[in-house]
Amino acid sequence: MLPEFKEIWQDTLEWFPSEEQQQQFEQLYQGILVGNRQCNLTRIIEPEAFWEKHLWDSLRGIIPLGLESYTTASFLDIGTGAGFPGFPCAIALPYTTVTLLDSTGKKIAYLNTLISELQFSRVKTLLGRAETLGKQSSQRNKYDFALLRAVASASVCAEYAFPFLKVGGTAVLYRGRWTPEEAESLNLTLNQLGGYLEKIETFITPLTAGERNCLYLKKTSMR
Ligand SMILES: C[S@@+](CC[C@H](N)C(=O)[O-])C[C@H]1O[C@@H](n2cnc3c(N)ncnc32)[C@H](O)[C@@H]1O
Repeated sequence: MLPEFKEIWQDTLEWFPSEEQQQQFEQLYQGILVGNRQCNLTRIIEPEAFWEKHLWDSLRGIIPLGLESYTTASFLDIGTGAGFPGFPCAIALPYTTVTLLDSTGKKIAYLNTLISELQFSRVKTLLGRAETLGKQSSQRNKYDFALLRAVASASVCAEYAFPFLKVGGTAVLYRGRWTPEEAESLNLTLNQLGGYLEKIETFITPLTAGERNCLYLKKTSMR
């Protein structure tokens, strides 16, 4: 699946997966195809769409974090669905720990199967609703980064993410179009939560030219 996209990976991500990582992406893809026959994991299963919307998009969102490949940071993917953006991040950053959180039991059950098949001991799962799990003391102030794609409005995503983050941690919100109205509501929420919008990265997806906006929210205090 990957070789024909080599130039795009290099031009747009300034990164290219090793042989081992390419194999892991391929195993992830095959595993998701199998999982889709058992439960409704994702509608994005055509190879090109999978590559662009699941792999490329997941990775494009973490590039502005400026992480070194050997980072040991902890990631929480809230509302992970079929494992995105968390799974590709775990493959690209091989020393991180990544927790995939979702409220749907069937999805988490299949992700557990996939994790053991791919022997990804650094990837864990959490079953439950973000707003409930975020109140548990074992989960609070724990993660360096939270990733949220296609889960809820930006303000609600911030409310979900902040309890889990360490002070100084960052929530990455993967969004499509971004409007001034959303920005206003998000800023009000961030004032209450103890954080701020550090930056917005706008980019165009390489195959279908879709607009993406990734928001980087910094947690500055424990509330
Ligand atoms: C549209 S899917 C997006 C999946 C994935 N992030 C992606 O972009 O492909 C939304 C997922 O979020 C989960 N979800 C929605 N609200 C949630 C909540 N409050 N807590 C945990 N998971 C939630 C749903 O079960 C679903 O799997």
